[in-house]
Amino acid sequence: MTGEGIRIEGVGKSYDDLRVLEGIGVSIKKGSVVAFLGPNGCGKTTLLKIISRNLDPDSGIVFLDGKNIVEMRPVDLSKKMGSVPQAHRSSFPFSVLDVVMTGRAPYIGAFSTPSAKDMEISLGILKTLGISHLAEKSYTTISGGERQLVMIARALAQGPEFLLLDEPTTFLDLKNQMGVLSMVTGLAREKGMTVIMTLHDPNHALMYADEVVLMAKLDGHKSNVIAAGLSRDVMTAENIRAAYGVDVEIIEHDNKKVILPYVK
Ligand SMILES: Nc1ncnc2c1ncn2[C@@H]1O[C@H](COP(=O)(O)OP(=O)(O)OP(=O)(O)O)[C@@H](O)[C@H]1O
Repeated sequence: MTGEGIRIEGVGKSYDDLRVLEGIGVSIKKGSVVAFLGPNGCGKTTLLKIISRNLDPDSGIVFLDGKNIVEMRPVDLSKKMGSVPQAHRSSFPFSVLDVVMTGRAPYIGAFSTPSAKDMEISLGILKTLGISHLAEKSYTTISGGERQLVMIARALAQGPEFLLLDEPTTFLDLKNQMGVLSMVTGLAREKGMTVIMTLHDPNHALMYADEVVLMAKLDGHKSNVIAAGLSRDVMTAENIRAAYGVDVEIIEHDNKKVILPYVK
């Protein structure tokens, strides 16, 4: 199979008796920023875990640049794809710099130690994210928001072409939310990195994502995907009602759509 980017075909997944994903077919163009949006429990994280091969689907295939991810060597997959999980805790007292350096593992031989270049790359990323001052701190003692930034730094240290972020704005203050979202969109524009992130704020999706995959719980739907495509086109009041069962009002500001909760 050829084709650049990510192609998801016919993915389905159950946890025991609970059918979570059905009939997921989505294509993600290389270099685009894509948001997975939808209500709690609709399967966004499950889908992200399937794309990063942290979880195998019951059916369907994920292609990365035309290759079935199941057939890729784990080390090759981790050079191509960095993944940032939701809320991350660790009881190991590693320094922040050591945690970020683990992102270099795919490039370091099993019996080797990180090189000066690995160190330089890791320090550079800490600087980009504005957290150089945390380098020597223990990962266990930093705040939730700081941990989130460190896990993003770790994924970037992998030098990935594809970056998967599960709720990257959780725990972040307003400035860091905007900082992280503009940084990842900047990386997509400058380096052609493909970014997939799960989000809860529909305005973040409108502002920062090129495309949105709007999902709903299966309940009677044949597939979780309510609509997929350009953010502006997908984020309509009708689609939002179908996904979340709520009414919103959409206004235009500076030629951009803004979603307001509708209060009757
Ligand atoms: N390991 C698991 N075992 C059993 N059920 C699970 C497991 N992981 C997730 N689920 C269930 O699968 C459904 C989808 O979960 P998932 O975390 O993918 O949703 P989500 O859209 O990311 O939700 P949220 O927005 O709340 O993070 C939920 O009903 C959840 O309870």
